[in-house]
Parts: sequence; C-alpha cells; structure tokens
Amino acid sequence: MKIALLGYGKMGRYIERLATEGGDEVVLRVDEHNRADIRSADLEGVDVAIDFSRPDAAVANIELALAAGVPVVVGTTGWLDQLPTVRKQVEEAGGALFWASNFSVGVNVFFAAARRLAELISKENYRVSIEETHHTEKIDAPSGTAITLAETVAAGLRGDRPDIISYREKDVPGTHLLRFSSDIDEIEMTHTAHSREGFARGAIQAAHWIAGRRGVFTMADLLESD
Ligand SMILES: NC(=O)C1=CN([C@@H]2O[C@H](COP(=O)(O)OP(=O)(O)OC[C@H]3O[C@@H](n4cnc5c(N)ncnc54)[C@H](O)[C@@H]3O)[C@@H](O)[C@H]2O)C=CC1
Ligand SMILES: O=C(O)C1=N[C@H](C(=O)O)C[C@H](O)C1
Repeated sequence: MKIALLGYGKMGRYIERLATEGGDEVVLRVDEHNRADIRSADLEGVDVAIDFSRPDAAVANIELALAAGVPVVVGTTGWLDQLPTVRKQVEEAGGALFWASNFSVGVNVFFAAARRLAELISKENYRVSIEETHHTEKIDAPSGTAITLAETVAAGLRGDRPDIISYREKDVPGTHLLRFSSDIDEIEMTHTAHSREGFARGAIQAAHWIAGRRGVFTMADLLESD
C-alpha cells in the first residue's frame, strides 16, 4: 500500500524501514520543515497516512488526511483530550481514524491484564500507582500509555485514576510499571519495550487493517477482530 508519513522522526523512519521491507511504499514524508507546504491534494493516490509527529501537530494532520479522504493512523500522544471533537469530525466526514497511545501488542495485553487485576482487587485495601520512564527527547508527560493505563485501572476499580510518576532517562524506549501495594503485600506489573519495533509493527498492522473501514478505531478493535 502507498503510505504518507506525517512526522518523519524516530518513529516515522522506523515505520518506513519495516513497511518497505514488507512491500509497502512510502510516497510522502512530512515533517516540521515541509508541513506548511502540504495540501490535501498532495495526498492524492495515498492509501493511508500514518502520523507520529508532535502533540500540537496531530489534530491538524488528522484534518489534512480527512480532507483528502485518506484513512489516518495516529500514534502521536498528548492530544487525546481533543478526541471527542475529532471523533465527531471523522464521523461527519465519513472518514477513518485509528488511534492508539501505544501500538505494541504487549502493552495492549498489559492493559487487559491490568483491567482484570483492578477488578479483582477493587474491594481490597490497596494503594495504586503508575510509573513511566522514557527517553529525554520525549515532549509530553505523563506518557499517553500511562494515561490510558490509569484510565483502564480506574474503570476496573470503579474509582479514581491512580497517580502517575514520570521519569526521563537517556535512550529508554518506554517502560510502564503498575503497582498495587498494601500493608500485607505488593503486586507489580511492568512492560518494558526493548526497542521501538513493537510500536512500528503495530502501526503498520493498523494501517493495513483500517483499509476499507470507516469510523474511529483503536487497538482493542484490531486485536479482537478475526
Ligand atoms: N502510539 C505509540 O505506539 C507511540 C507513540 N509515540 C508518539 O509519537 C510521537 C512521535 O514520536 P517520535 O517519532 O519519537 O518523535 P520525533 O521527535 O523523533 O519525531 C517527530 C517528527 O515530527 C515532525 N513534525 C513536527 N511538527 C510536525 C508537523 N506539524 N507535521 C508533521 N510532522 C511534524 C518532526 O519534524 C519530526 O520528524 C510522539 O508523540 C510520541 O509520544 C512514539 C512511539 C510509540
Ligand atoms: O514518546 C515515546 O517514545 C513513546 N510514546 C508513547 C507514549 O507516550 O506512551 C508510547 C511509547 O511509550 C513511546
């Protein structure tokens, strides 16, 4: 398939390498230097746009893809407070958006396990906390994954979102720790990304999956489909 990359940094370049190895073709690369020159007509012939850019750029990039009638896969974090408005825009345009705060299969399994653990523990007296560690170039804090994890745990507990502590350390691709602690014992679950490969593979899988679909989707839709 023909891909437009909206954002051509660490993730955009990783996706290009894996997608090309898999037989896809990257036909447009957009970054902060050429973004102002890009119009929806430049997306003509593109099958899917993949956005890994910046928190303050994602919504305009989604609007660009919608205007071009091109499905868009968005991995950028830090804009999801605007999802309700964007969802309306997608529905009104009859477009397709696939978003995920984390595209790796491992993290999405971690979310499901965290939800179940929170449900099981909800009547007990545990303190819940989340810690996330990322590389020092990361703009947003807390991470999108940590926010999704906190929302998932809160839903399982039928309670408040746990607090999140953010750490920034050189070259860390992404580590998330969920802790339930009481005076009696402690339960910890950690997901450690060894590289960006899981994120890139998941985004490419989503790009193939969204072809021919309309609406707003995320990883649970993909993982639960046949
Ligand atoms: N959902 C997921 O699985 C993952 C999400 N991310 C998120 O993806 C985003 C990008 O991450 P990285 O590639 O590591 O960042 P990066 O800083 O390496 O790359 C960002 C790219 O966006 C470009 N850019 C800036 N303004 C732009 C605009 N208006 N339009 C298009 N491109 C623009 C920059 O020139 C750069 O090429 C971040 O929000 C990060 O949190 C990162 C990894 C996994
Ligand atoms: O910026 C990153 O690098 C990452 N961002 C995502 C997030 O904010 O959760 C996903 C992953 O952890 C890497």
